[in-house]
Amino acid sequence: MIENNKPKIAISIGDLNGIGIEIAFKCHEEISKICQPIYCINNKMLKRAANELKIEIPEDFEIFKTKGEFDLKPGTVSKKSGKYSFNSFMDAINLANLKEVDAICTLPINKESWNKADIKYKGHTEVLRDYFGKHAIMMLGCSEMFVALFTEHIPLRKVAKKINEEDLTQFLIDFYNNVKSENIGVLGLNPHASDNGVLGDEEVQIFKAIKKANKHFEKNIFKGPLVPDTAFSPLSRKNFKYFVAMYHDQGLAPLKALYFEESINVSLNLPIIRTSVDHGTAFNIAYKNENINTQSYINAIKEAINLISMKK
Ligand SMILES: NC(=O)c1ccc[n+]([C@@H]2O[C@H](COP(=O)([O-])OP(=O)(O)OC[C@H]3O[C@@H](n4cnc5c(N)ncnc54)[C@H](O)[C@@H]3O)[C@@H](O)[C@H]2O)c1
Ligand SMILES: N[C@H](C(=O)O)[C@H](O)COP(=O)(O)O
Repeated sequence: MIENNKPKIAISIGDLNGIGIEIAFKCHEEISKICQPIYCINNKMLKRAANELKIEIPEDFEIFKTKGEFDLKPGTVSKKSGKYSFNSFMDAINLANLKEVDAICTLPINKESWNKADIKYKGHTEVLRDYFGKHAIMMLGCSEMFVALFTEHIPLRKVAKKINEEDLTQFLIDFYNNVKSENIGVLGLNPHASDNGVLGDEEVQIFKAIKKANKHFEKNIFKGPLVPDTAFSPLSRKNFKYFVAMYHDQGLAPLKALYFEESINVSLNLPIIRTSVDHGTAFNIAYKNENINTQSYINAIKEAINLISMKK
């Protein structure tokens, strides 16, 4: 028998009322050339999704049977679908933790559906942080630029309170240790990075954290606080490939405006490898035979394989 040496990747199936399963079917043949995907979904749910999509299940579609069953309601927020997507993700994490797979790649979940299912987490990164007891870092991007988020899924009104020298210093140290870029732009929080205290004072904390982190490495790695409105200008992007944003939309709005199709999400600072698509469940186009972009998923799989090879 020929030994299959391709890396094994557990795919959490995401919210089955969304576009994830269609992406999984569409890309199966392509990704199977470079890895051995193991989809966390059981036969019954797989058949229901395939029937709804009028797609044949590929013969070599290997599954890990995530328990549960419910009626699909394409494009709908649902407690049952939220719970199933969470269970699929937990199965994928457990497979990685047991070293049954080399990495995991996640299809999108719906946060409202998780909330309906009483899941206390807002997203995958938070679950991973809790599961492994590590300061997981959420970074999204593509070969042109990457953005790491210092705060993630919290209301905007709470962001300013979260910015403090100690936590940001640790974040910067962890970030460097993972990406090893010698040049990282750190954004301010306020308009014009506060214009030296005229428009707020969080930049004092950011400045101190940058100084401390640079001192820690005895190198001038972190630059800033950068003025947020020009941090992503073409000229600034020539200077920096890696950015640290203070909050979700500060970093992800420019990234997705520029590179939504090709970008991916990578969880850093964890004992396992996890990559993801950068988009959500797109309920508005699910199961409608629309032109769904699969590049983010393909890139997420490729980056997982790249990270696996770097780990070896
Ligand atoms: N990786 C994840 O798990 C992840 C990532 C982002 C958002 N979400 C969640 O997904 C849900 C929906 O989020 P949203 O509506 O803000 O963003 P979304 O990314 O689902 O959709 C935004 C827009 O982009 C389009 N779109 C998204 N992916 C596409 C693709 N592959 N091809 C073509 N068009 C695509 C959608 O049709 C929609 O018009 C929310 O609950 C959100 O929190 C999950
Ligand atoms: N913040 C991410 C985005 O906007 O694409 C997304 O919500 C996914 O986050 P998790 O990987 O933590 O689920």
